[in-house]
Amino acid sequence: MSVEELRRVAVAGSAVRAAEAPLLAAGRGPAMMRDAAWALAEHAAALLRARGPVAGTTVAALVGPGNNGGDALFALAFLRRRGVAAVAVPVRHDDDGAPRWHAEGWAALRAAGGRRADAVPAAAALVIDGMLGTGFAGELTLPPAARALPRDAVVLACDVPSGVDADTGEVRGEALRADATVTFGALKTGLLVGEGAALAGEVHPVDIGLGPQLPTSPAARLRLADEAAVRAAHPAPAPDAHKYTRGLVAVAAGSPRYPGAAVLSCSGALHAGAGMVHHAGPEATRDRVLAEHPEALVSTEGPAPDRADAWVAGPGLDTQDDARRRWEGVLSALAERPEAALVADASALELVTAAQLRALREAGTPVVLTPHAGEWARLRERLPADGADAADPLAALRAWSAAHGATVLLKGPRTLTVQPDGEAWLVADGGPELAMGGTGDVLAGALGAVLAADVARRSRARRAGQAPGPVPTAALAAAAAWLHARAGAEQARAGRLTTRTLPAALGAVTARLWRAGDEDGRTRG
Ligand SMILES: NC(=O)C1=CN([C@@H]2O[C@H](COP(=O)(O)OP(=O)(O)OC[C@H]3O[C@@H](n4cnc5c(N)ncnc54)[C@H](O)[C@@H]3O)[C@@H](O)[C@H]2O)[C@@H](O)CC1
Ligand SMILES: [K+]
Repeated sequence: MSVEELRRVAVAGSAVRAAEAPLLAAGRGPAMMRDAAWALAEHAAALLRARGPVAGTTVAALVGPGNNGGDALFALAFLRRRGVAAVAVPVRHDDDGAPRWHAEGWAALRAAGGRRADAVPAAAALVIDGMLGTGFAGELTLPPAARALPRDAVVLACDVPSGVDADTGEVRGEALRADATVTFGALKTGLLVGEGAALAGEVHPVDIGLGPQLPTSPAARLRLADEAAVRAAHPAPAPDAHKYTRGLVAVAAGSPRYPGAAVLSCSGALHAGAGMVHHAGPEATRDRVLAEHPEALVSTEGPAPDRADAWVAGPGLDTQDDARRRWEGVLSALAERPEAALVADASALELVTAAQLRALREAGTPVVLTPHAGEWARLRERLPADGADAADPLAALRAWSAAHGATVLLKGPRTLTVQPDGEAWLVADGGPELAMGGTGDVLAGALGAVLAADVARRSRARRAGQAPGPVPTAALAAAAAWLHARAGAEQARAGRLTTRTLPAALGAVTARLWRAGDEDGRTRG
């Protein structure tokens, strides 16, 4: 893993341990600990500097029995040399009362003029949590010293907030909340998903030379969506593009009862850059879509099956009414053009069967299901899969996706996308501004646009006798979620709070993404 990748790829804590093992066996342990401790001390100093002069402040560390505590002790020794009063607070003791901690680390701190105490001094401006790191498993009960921290002290976690499972982000007992976490070797999945994400604060990965040892298989990594990845998945249209080469999105959404969903889904698709949108629905929704988007096509059944590059099905369908018939219509159209993609959202998540998913997989149709947490729970109950009830959110998604052959986009403040081979992406840019009715309809439309563009690009490449390189469905889905999240942030900044204006914000974000790509001289789709 390159240093560049260090910021964009996370692996399980246990994978970092496995990567360390050969280096430890080769005697590199003390050097790695020095590098880790140095980086920890540098981050601590930066946090202190943000509040005033570093020299003269007090820094304490809660020190556990293992190498995590060793890192903290060496970091305190480095800080001591910068004129900081450094205080180590052991949290584990032998029967005779002696601290159980990293002996060389304590020796280094003592030699530098640091001291030991039974509690964190009230004067501490910063507390390093060096209790437990990747060697932790099971449940933690916080020691008394960790319960009595000065109210204003900044908490900096060494590698992982103690009590968090670095593989999964789970907290089974107690854990210590951090303002920031400095993590060694690689970003750890447990800092980015589940409770761990909420407890880690800002996460800073530090290279300690594990790169070549870290796993490379997609199923062992969690990729973070960023602008470059999104542009690669959803590039600006080619200079000679026309409406069909940019992708036609067919939208089976909305009903007389929920007409707005049709409008929002079509808006999402158009503003995320679709070449054309065709709304398939009853008269009541067709009129609304046309009133908002004169450029859209509308009909009862949708485009000729060989025309659609992606179908968006489900938002605002009325399950009391003809939802099933419309869903089955979408599946029939896809059967005629299996390379087109499918986004199954909202009602479609209640309708889809295991047999339908199997048929779509066998036909090679890329499928993205878009549950929020509640829909995800119901989906797993209705369509079970071995391992899909795991408390580890990523493991559960991987198990379900592999079993059913569909990509899942799990919506939330942090959105995860996982495809059947285990490749997984995280979109961490979402905020509470998207927690509103209708935003999911816009996302479904945006997904349709991103998938349709990819399908159209591949068809065109094949027609030109080229072999189109694979863009994984999870990466495409993450790109749409990233654009949507950015649009939400843009809305909030502009002081707009209704879903109605979200599509326009999405358009602005997409246009900016493409323009910036042009300025960088990147290739077009
Ligand atoms: N080995 C090395 O050379 C390096 C290690 N690194 C640091 O070392 C850490 C891993 O060190 P260790 O393997 O020593 O493990 P830790 O320091 O994370 O913890 C090990 C200790 O935790 C105890 N423990 C496990 N589960 C517990 C529970 N539920 N409740 C209470 N105690 C529990 C174990 O009995 C063991 O004594 C990393 O997180 C990182 O901070 C870094 O310095 C990089 C280099
Ligand atoms: K820790």
